Amino acid sequence: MDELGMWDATLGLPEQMEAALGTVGRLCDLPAPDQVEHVVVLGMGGSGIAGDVAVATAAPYMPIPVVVVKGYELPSFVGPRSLAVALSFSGNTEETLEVLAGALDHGARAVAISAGGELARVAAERGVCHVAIDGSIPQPRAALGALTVSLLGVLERVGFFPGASAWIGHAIERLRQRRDELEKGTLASDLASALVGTIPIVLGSGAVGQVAALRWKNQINENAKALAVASVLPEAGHNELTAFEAYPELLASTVSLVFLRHDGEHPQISRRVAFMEREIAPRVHRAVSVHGQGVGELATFFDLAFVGDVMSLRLAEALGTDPGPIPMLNALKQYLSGPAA
Ligand SMILES: O=P(O)(O)OC[C@H]1O[C@@H](O)[C@@H](O)[C@@H](O)[C@@H]1O
Repeated sequence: MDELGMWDATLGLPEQMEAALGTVGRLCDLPAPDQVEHVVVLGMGGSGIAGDVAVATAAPYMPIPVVVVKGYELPSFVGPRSLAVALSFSGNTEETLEVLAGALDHGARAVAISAGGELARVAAERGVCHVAIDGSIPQPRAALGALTVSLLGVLERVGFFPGASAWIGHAIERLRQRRDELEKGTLASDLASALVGTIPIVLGSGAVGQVAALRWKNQINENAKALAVASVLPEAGHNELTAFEAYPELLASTVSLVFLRHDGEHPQISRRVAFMEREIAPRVHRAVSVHGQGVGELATFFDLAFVGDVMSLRLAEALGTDPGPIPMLNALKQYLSGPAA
């Protein structure tokens, strides 16, 4: 399959989600809801964040908890009454493969979501349901729409998140509107111009803002190869708020703040933002705010994330970096596959 470029893949998010929604209905055997006590999502980086999206947007409406595992450690409660969903775009991420093997050894039911790789092979070998992701997407982080839709589709199919397809439909609709705005206006490049040369601290409002802030951070890291920090309100009002006393010159020259806000924001979070805008925004180089909209948490998350995705491509342009390749991350994988020191 031909590889899409990062710009095309990023801007094609609504169509990517629509296509994934079309395929997720054709799934193999899934457990009955009364066989499952919790969902454990296994994944790293641009794939694992789909688990965080599910926690912020689906879990609040689900009758059982969703836990995301990003690493090698399998929680001890994982057993025959767990549904493990392993997400890896490449299918070759060692942490994901290792915890999935552990979950299966402990008797968990499982679903594997990938564009192929070792995960697809293991799924076939161990009789695990496999959901295929479009392998023409150029990078795992550009596949967030397909990965999230597949995960939410699994939750809907098992019966834990009825209505997922409708929420996904609202997200697609909102993303199309946002794409028009982004293509006609200058929001993404204005934001990139405000942030270039700084270390952005991205503060999200509540659970939806938290995962959007994480996505912004990761996209700035991987697309622009630049440092960023993700944080969340209200929690930051109990610690970080007080951290703007030291290094005043450094703050004024190199730190920026991004507030990721939305219609569903708790009124006390709005007041916290107002306080922070008054007290700490004047101490940093620049402070900007993005307002997410959409019907429901999923649409709101994707709206905020989409602005960050396109902004991070603009930031890569401003920094003269190719947004696709991630040589340092590949070098780490190569180092890890070599002999242990
Ligand atoms: O998403 P998978 O393919 O499991 O890879 C896990 C992660 O690996 C990293 O090195 C990057 O490539 C991320 O973008 C990616 O998400």
